[in-house]
Amino acid sequence: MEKQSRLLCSELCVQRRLYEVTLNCAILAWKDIQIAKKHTGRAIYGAVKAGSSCVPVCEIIAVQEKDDDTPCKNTGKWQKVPQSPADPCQHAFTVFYVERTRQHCWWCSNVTFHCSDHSLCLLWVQTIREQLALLNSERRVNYYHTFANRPKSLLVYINPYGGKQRGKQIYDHKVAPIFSRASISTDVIVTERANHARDHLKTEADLKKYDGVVCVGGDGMFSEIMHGLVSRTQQEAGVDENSMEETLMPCGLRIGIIPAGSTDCICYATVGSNDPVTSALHIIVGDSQAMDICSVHNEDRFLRYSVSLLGYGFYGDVLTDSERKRWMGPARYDISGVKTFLSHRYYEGTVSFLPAEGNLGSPRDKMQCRTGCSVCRQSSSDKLVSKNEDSVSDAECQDTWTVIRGKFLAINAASMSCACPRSPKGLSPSAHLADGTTDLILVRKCSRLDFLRHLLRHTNKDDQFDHSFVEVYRVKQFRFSPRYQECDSEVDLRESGVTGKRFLSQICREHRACGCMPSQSNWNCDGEILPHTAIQVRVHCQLIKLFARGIEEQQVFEDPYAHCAI
Ligand SMILES: CCCCCCCCCCCCC/C=C/[C@@H](O)[C@H](COP(=O)(O)O)NC(=O)CCCCCCCCCCCCCCC
Ligand SMILES: Nc1ncnc2c1ncn2[C@@H]1O[C@H](COP(=O)(O)OP(=O)(O)O)[C@@H](O)[C@H]1O
Ligand SMILES: [Ca+2]
Repeated sequence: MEKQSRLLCSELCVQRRLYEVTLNCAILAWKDIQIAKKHTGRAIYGAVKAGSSCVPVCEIIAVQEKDDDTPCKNTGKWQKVPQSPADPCQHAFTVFYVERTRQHCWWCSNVTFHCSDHSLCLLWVQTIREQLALLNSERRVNYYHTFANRPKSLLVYINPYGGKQRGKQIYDHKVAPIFSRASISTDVIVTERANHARDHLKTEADLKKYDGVVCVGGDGMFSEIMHGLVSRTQQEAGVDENSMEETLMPCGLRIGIIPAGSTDCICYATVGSNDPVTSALHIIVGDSQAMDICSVHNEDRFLRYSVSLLGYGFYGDVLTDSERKRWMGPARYDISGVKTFLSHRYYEGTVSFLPAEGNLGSPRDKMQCRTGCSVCRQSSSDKLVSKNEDSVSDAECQDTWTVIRGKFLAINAASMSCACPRSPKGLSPSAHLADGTTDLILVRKCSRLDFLRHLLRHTNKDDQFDHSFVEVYRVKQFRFSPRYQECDSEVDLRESGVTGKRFLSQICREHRACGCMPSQSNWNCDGEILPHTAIQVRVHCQLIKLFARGIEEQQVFEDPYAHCAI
């Protein structure tokens, strides 16, 4: 990093030891003067190597002047502040900043600087605050060579029933205190019913008041927020969601996810962890991560959007079975997973798709999507070019659809890796968050043992696509139609909300006479059951943005500022 000119440099005390503290527009650094005399080592952030530490300005959460009568940091006891003007610790300010802890997790750490001179203390507080304000106003490229725009006002929706029903507690105890430390104002809505947040966002919320929307809950809650925002944006732009050909309008507001659900795959795959504090800090520092969205249609009818998994067969059946076990919390997926695995159902149908072309890679390459991903950046500039030229891509003009018929245990479309605690590398480890494609994974009928081998590979380093019965394609659009067309009564049952047990028992009754298995599964669309099995899917590149930066490369969290010299 090029050397920046110093804004401030003072000798200040940290825990009664004298430090040389320096600030430039990119970095705040503090160096133990006595230790520094012995070592000539570089300043390294995080681990206090040779008594030196530093933090990039873009990862400072807040700076606060410390009141005189606060507890002493060393002992925790209340102390009378010495009145002697010679006391070098009489005045103090505290800097709160991001610290990386275990894998991809962030923590709000702090350091208190003491000095004898009140005006010097004020100068430091003011200068750091000015630098934080400049991060937004100048659209300054930050330490990571990306723009960060910190939100000042957020609309927060909490699902009190998601996951282990701890959403409200997690928000109140872990998130609200750091939002308030960072002077972010919030309007908080605790939802009272399913789709409360979606409907509020779609029709009522005064979105001009906010710099972002935060959802506290799982993937289902995120899906509600995303549907509310995307539909509202299309309504305001006069875009007809029922038409598959329409180019959808990107959303202006970013979405933050505080994980408090059962799978939390969208948070895990965009941040690298499902830790609420980490997510809150990504929101505060104003990170931005674009994300693709799939639109799902049945004929000329819009059904839903999907950002993570669209799964027919295995994951559809797991979800259908798990819905009636909601009371079990996150464990319902494991129980239903084992049950579905043992039932070993396969489904017949036709999958057609439009392959992604150009430099978009393949699901089997080892190019994982990480912070600042070059594949996603390229897609973003391609999108700009095609928008200016007002053209449809070549592949879409020429009808180059591939058609595959068969018997499948699972048909999965992963628009992102779908990494989650159950499978840290995810359903498609090389899928990209914002490349305008989805990875279509076809698992053909095979033995139980082979399917188990395939499933197990989601949890270890082996390649889950390296089986003769698994095919995987990177696609821009796909369609599915089941071999046995769904009859109207089945769809009516699903649409009237008769899902899960009643729906399955209806099918089972119909099939009992012939002794065969149900001919159709359901689509699992980000954890919601779709009312149709024949669907058409199109990926919309970078339609929304999250308060996230993608998963950081290994070396960033091991030694984030190895070159952090000032
Ligand atoms: C043998 C172990 C195999 C483990 C295989 C794990 C693969 C996990 C891939 C998960 C992809 C998740 C994609 C995200 C989906 C979510 O949108 C969605 C909604 O989330 P929410 O409730 O937080 O709102 N979640 C889901 O649909 C849940 C999918 C969970 C699937 C778990 C499957 C467990 C399978 C266990 C099989 C065990 C076989 C054992 C045989 C003796
Ligand atoms: N107040 C509420 N009461 C009941 N259901 C709700 C409420 N708020 C949201 N939901 C719904 O709960 C479902 C599950 O929410 P989610 O937060 O994803 O938890 P989980 O990860 O456990 O599935 C979502 O489909 C969402 O629409
Ligand atoms: Ca994608």
